[in-house]
Amino acid sequence: MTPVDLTKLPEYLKHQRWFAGKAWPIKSVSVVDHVTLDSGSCAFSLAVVEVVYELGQPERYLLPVKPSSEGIQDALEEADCLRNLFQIIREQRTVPSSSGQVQGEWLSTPDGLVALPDPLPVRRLTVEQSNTSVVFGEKVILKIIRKLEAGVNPEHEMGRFLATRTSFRSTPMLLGALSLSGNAGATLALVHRFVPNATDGWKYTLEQFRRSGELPAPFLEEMRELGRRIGELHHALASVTDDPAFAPEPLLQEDLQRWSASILGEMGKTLADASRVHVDIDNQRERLMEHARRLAHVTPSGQKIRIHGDLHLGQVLRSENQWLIFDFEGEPSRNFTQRREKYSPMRDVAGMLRSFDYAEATVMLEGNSPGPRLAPCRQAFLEGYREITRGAAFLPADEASFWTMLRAFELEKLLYEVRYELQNRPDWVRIPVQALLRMEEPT
Ligand SMILES: Nc1ncnc2c1ncn2[C@@H]1O[C@H](COP(=O)(O)OP(=O)(O)O)[C@@H](O)[C@H]1O
Ligand SMILES: O=P(O)(O)O[C@H]1O[C@H](CO)[C@@H](O[C@H]2O[C@H](CO)[C@@H](O)[C@H](O)[C@H]2O)[C@H](O)[C@H]1O
Repeated sequence: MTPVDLTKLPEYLKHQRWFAGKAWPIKSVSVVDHVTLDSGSCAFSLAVVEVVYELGQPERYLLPVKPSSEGIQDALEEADCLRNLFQIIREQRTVPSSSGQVQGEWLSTPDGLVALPDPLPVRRLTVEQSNTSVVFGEKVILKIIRKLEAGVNPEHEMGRFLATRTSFRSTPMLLGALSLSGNAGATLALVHRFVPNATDGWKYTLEQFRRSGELPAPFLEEMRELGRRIGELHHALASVTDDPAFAPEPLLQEDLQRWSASILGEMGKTLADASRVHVDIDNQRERLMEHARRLAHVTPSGQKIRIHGDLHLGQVLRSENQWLIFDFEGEPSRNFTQRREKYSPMRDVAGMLRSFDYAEATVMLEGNSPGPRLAPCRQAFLEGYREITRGAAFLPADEASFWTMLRAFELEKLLYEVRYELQNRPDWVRIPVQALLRMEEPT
């Protein structure tokens, strides 16, 4: 027996914020696995449903649902159901599902000893997000993943590695997780320490950029700090380990050639799309291609390591005068296997530098006065990063390679941004396009 009325599902899904397929006609929906969780004062089903579209790839979603006379009711709207789900994780319970099992995991780390009030207060997060997050007792945050991907979830794996194998603490620590094994295997939920009174780095930087043309010295020191934290993150991710998913690997010429070819490949279609809105971009094509080509000819030095993969100002939190780095799920447009690939950490550095340009462009679009903001911000961040990573085995050994790689990864990120903006925020496509037009001649 299925736990949910399948005939009502297509309509239900189309009204959910987290459902990515709103624009596509649905061919069929089926339940591929389900489990009933009936401990505590709320009984509900966790169902994994597969949505097959008329065109394109099928997708899987996690539906925590309660039987209701009115059709489908989201169990996450009830505090008792949320507490029930959290208890399964905290108590590391195993519950058989129709084709596998659901497993709660709680890490045995000092952070895992967190004391929680009883009864446990529950608060749903109201921010725009692709999943559903809930705060318990203002101490921990549970993220229930809505769109499920096959394979190892990078946020789960990275969080566990950082918490149990490294001393890196500038992140809300992973405390636990809920996983499903069997033919619908996936990470279903993650629990982290909740950071109270946090502002994300994007809002924090915009506020500062709006306030003044010239950035005050204390803010630039904070940007230097941010660079140091990212450098420390890379040191942690480059830790010597026998775990093949994390062990650093030497950077090879073939890696550089592959990355260069991939950027060149992306450039063709992306610039063609961009030139429909900005004709000038065509004149820049040769110069941009040269930046990508040069990457292939860098003399290989340094390492490939696991990286954050989608680093920007929205992925850092500012709380109690500290920077914390979070959201290790990687770039949403890539599948889990691609996101788990080892790369040069220069890719993360490039991501953050691009974010400063977005902040500058945003305040200029709002009509604020120009100021020397972007260059000092970039410089301060890079100073902090380079200070903490001086001589690190994971970075290129010479200055020329450092800059060639940085420019090539900035270019790669710019192309990603053009595609992202064309798809999601067409008004903003001018931000990466203007930056492409400004990109200097390769030296
Ligand atoms: N550990 C945390 N402490 C405080 N706030 C957090 C924490 N983790 C996430 N948030 C807030 O919740 C928002 C959504 O989190 P995120 O993990 O990015 O969800 P999603 O993957 O669904 O977008 C973030 O933008 C941030 O403001
Ligand atoms: O939703 P995620 O946080 O995983 O990231 C996606 O959305 C981001 C947009 O919010 C996007 O970032 C781009 O816009 C930012 C400003 O809103 C800017 O700071 C980033 O530099 C820029 O790339 C991110 O790329 C995307 O994966």
